Amino acid sequence: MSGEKPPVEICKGVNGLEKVVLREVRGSSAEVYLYGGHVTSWKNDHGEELLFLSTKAIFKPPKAIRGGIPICFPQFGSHGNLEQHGFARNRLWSIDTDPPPFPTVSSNKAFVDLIFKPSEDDLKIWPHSYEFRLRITLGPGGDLMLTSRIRNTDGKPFSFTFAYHTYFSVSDISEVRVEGLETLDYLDNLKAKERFTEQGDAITFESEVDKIYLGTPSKIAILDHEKKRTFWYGILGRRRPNPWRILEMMNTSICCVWRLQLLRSPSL
Ligand SMILES: O=P(O)(O)OC[C@H]1O[C@@H](O)[C@H](O)[C@@H](O)[C@@H]1O
Repeated sequence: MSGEKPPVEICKGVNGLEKVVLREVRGSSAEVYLYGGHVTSWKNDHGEELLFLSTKAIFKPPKAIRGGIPICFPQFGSHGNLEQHGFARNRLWSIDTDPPPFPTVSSNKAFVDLIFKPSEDDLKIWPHSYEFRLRITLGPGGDLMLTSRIRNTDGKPFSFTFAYHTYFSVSDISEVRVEGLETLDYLDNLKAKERFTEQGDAITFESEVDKIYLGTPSKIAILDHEKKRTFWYGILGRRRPNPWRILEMMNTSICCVWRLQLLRSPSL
């Protein structure tokens, strides 16, 4: 249809930084900055923003963008010698014009392939050769899917930690419940990473919470009572990276796919 916006558009965002806008026919959209390979916006078909982005977010390299979905690589948190959450979130990624084929054929049009390769300076602080490919897809139902494919390029194995550090937009935090983490062990960042066990109830928030759950399930639900909205946050496929588990790479590539799905819950 003439006048219809394209499913993928490359344009300038804040401070002239390049961004890719993905649009689905029913009206949902997502925005991805090449700086950090960072998703900064994900809107449903009513145009409502689903991700939190700080009003203080500085879109200025070398600072990482605060909010959205930062990519933490090759280190999650402070679990290593690198800067907090690694350096991939404050490097300029490129559009990957020749991604290797995906095992599953998808008819989605609203996707973009990005690639990050270490520079000479990056190799000095983390001496491993690799390519990090990231596909970001906006599905027909407005769900957002991130697929990361990391491959060593010199045949030498290395270890890394990784996370999609997703910031969901919620109404009042006291109205939010997280299901799927009950009974798990966690490290409490507010108590010098001491290990505790959840006592079996859905997670609710009365004060600051900063925990790393161990052995997490492949799917959790974030229920926002006030907005009558549920996010399903989960991983597809066989591999289940856990932020805490060190993934070993041997002459091969590792792939993980996370899906963020929004469900309206009339029963709430
Ligand atoms: O401030 P940063 O580096 O973006 O990290 C954000 C948060 O990342 C989390 O993983 C940490 O547990 C928090 O302590 C931290 O505040």
